[in-house]
Amino acid sequence: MAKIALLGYGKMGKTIAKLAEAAGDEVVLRIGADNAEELTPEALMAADVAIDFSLPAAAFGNISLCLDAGVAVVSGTTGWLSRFEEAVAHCREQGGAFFYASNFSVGVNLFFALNRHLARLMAEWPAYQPELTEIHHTQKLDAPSGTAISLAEDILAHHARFEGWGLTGDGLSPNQLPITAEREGDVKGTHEVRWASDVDAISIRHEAHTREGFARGALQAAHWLIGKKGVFGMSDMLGL
Ligand SMILES: NC(=O)C1=CN([C@@H]2O[C@H](COP(=O)(O)OP(=O)(O)OC[C@H]3O[C@@H](n4cnc5c(N)ncnc54)[C@H](OP(=O)(O)O)[C@@H]3O)[C@@H](O)[C@H]2O)C=CC1
Ligand SMILES: O=C(O)C1=N[C@H](C(=O)O)C[C@H](O)C1
Repeated sequence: MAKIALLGYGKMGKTIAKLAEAAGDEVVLRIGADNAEELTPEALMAADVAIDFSLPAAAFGNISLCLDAGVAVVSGTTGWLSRFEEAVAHCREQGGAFFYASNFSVGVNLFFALNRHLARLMAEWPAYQPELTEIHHTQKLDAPSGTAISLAEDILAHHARFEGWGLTGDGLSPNQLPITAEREGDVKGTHEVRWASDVDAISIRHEAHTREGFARGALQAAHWLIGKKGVFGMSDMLGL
């Protein structure tokens, strides 16, 4: 049983609260935009671990506050990673515990492993060109999704042909890996990696049907992080 602070009490925060309480954890703090001033070091110290699923503009500050208060913090918020290295340095300075994943679903982390394998294979077959597509609900603030960026960076690490990634429609150069971001309805999260030649194509695709997969992974990470020091991700927890 753990005492959990939820930083962000929207779609993900509420899904995590439901699973946590059903498993016997206690949610000791719930922070949203309307009570953000209640996020103080004293309030955080009542928790064994904090879980941040907030907004791109709020995540870095929330994570820093947890590290300053000496509270282990798990974050899944996307769209703020230009400050990720700063958060890592802050964690190390404070001797704290920080766990980040662009996607906490076990299925997506298996999909990441498949993507890396396919990218390694395709490094030997230049006739095939990759493209990524992600589809999410219309409330999503960031594009491309954090998951699509993780997929793209894994391809870049195994494929010398590209120098970076870019969003289609933004005037891509030939050495940028294209990512298409679509927004429709209440799509929970769909990601596809397609490698096309002029005669055929190979695609791998992951579809989330509910937010529970993300919430289960985040809750598992929160329990796993308690008592540890350092910076961690899903590969540390799952060994993938
Ligand atoms: N890594 C993963 O596996 C996943 C990551 N995500 C990411 O998690 C984030 C949240 O997603 P989701 O729950 O769907 O989004 P929501 O918009 O439903 O929830 C975000 C919540 O953050 C609250 N908030 C606003 N300001 C602050 C603040 N300063 N501190 C704390 N909370 C604040 C909002 O409050 P209010 O409603 O009052 O404005 C809202 O309740 C997104 O970045 C998304 O991309 C989502 C799913 C899975
Ligand atoms: O905003 C969402 O909903 C999601 N965001 C994450 C991302 O940006 O990759 C993970 C998941 O796809 C759902």
